[in-house]
Amino acid sequence: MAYIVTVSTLLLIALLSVPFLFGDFVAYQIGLFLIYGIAGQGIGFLWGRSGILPFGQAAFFGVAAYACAHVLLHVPSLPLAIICLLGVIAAAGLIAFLLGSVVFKGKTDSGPYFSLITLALALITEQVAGTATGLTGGFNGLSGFQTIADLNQFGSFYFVIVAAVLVSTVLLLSLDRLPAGLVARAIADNERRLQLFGFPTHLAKGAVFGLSAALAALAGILFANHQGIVTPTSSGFLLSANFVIWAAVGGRFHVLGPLLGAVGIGYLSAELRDSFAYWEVLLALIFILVVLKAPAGIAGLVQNAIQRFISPSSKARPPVYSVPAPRVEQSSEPLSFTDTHVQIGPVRILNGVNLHTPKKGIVCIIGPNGAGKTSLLNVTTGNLPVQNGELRYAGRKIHNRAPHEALKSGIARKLQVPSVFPSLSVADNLCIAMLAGRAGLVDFFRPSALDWRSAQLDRILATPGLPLLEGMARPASDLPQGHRQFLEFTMTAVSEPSVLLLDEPCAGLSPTETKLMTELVRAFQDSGQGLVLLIEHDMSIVRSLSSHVVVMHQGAVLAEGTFDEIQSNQDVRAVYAGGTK
Ligand SMILES: Nc1ncnc2c1ncn2[C@@H]1O[C@H](COP(=O)(O)OP(=O)(O)OP(=O)(O)O)[C@@H](O)[C@H]1O
Repeated sequence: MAYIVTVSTLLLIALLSVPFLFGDFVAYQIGLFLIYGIAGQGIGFLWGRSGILPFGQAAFFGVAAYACAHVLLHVPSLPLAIICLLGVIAAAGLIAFLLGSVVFKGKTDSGPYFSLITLALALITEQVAGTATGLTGGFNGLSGFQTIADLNQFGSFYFVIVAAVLVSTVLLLSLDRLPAGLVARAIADNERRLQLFGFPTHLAKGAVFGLSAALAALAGILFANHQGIVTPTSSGFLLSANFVIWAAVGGRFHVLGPLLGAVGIGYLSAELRDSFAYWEVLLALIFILVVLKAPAGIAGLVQNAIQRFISPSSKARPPVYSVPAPRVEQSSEPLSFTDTHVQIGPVRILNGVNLHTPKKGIVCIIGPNGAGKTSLLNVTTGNLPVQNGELRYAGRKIHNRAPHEALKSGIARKLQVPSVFPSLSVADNLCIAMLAGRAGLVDFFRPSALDWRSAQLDRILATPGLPLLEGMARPASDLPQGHRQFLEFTMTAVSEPSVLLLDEPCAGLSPTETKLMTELVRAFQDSGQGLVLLIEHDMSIVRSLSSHVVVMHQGAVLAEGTFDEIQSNQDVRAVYAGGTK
């Protein structure tokens, strides 16, 4: 909170002093770049937090500017005009949210498609703006309207712009410090992991896109007032590309970065345009230099320099134990695969799996490489589509659902290669896990949800030898492979599922760490929670943990039974030879 107040106060003082120090004309010029900066802040948030690069933000900017021109031309009542303009901002946010949710649905790798779709959006909008003369004034633009409340474009309107900059800055700085901001950052880090924690990431990405479009619309409305004319270029590709460049050069990872970029580059361009013929080349060179040498932009450089002198305060806040119970189905039913077939192109992955697991206990799935073990878990969590047959759990068909629905039905999963959020701290990784299955919509906007702790999380963290507590502030990318295994196990277990899927949790662990992991798995099962399905190649681990063993071969179940039964099974002996650590 103190950080937000300090940054906003400094920003406010700096912006308010401009007209007094440099006069009204400079304030008018800076005002335009601040307007662009607001649109850039939206792009910075979308691109810098969630890793989604939009190339058509000017479409929202331009359409909102035209809409504002019409409101100012046709709605004489000030309160009604303000309501209409707020409606324009809300509509832009809603349309972008819906568009984003549809584009991102079912895809975790849709970034490039999204960039191209938004690019097309800007091209179409510019084309329509140029041709729909009745509505837009065509290439001559739409003009002849007064600034809202008849404010002076060269005077008092500057303070409206400053107020808008302050609102967007405080909004984004606050979001950065809320669970919603944490989830936005986690999307860029590891969207698949987030889905397995029950987050419908297409909606989260749609929401961030909606926010950035709403900011672009706010900027467009200010632009129409500031310029007194709206032309097709205000909704086109060139302006969209400039927004991206300003966000990149200023720094997309900090809320103030795009403002710095827009004001700095915008002002530089205005100064150089008439005196230096190659000013565009110079700007392009600055852009290339920043992309190559300072990907976090000017704000990133400033932030690093400041952190050299003032280290960020890491005052630990007290944990909040009054957390909601996980909204995951508690059931003690078996998982039932009936003649389940999975095929991708010509590759038959699962070839008629028939498996009815016990209701409780630790079931180890073994089999040679490529037998279909991981694919069985992929089907269970909706990461692979089933063509024939079915998978039922708790009386319901659960195959072919979206991965984010698995946790709700009580199924949590640890992936084969330890999958955490590398750029987030260990503490933030655990925070995401505590939100998983527990947080309702409102909780994402409550700072206290960042401090949620459950008794089970405390119990796991207190396990002697668990190497997580001492490095809570470190980014998870700094953790060695073994520590990541423990982190991902802890994150998966704290959502308190009734089915825990563990894909080779002991891979890459030392013998001591392997012992610790098997203790954790056993403790999880002993704490009364249903079924653990564990893939393992090491027979000593299988012997020590399993109450039931399933052997897979060529995409089907070859045999199942107790460890001793499996060990003496001739079919198993023929295809499978296990090793020990
Ligand atoms: N999405 C996919 N597209 C094409 N082939 C796939 C896909 N997923 C799995 N396969 C293939 O299906 C077979 C089974 O893979 P799977 O990962 O389930 O095996 P596994 O038993 O877990 O092996 P390992 O022990 O090596 O992890 C392999 O031949 C694999 O290449």
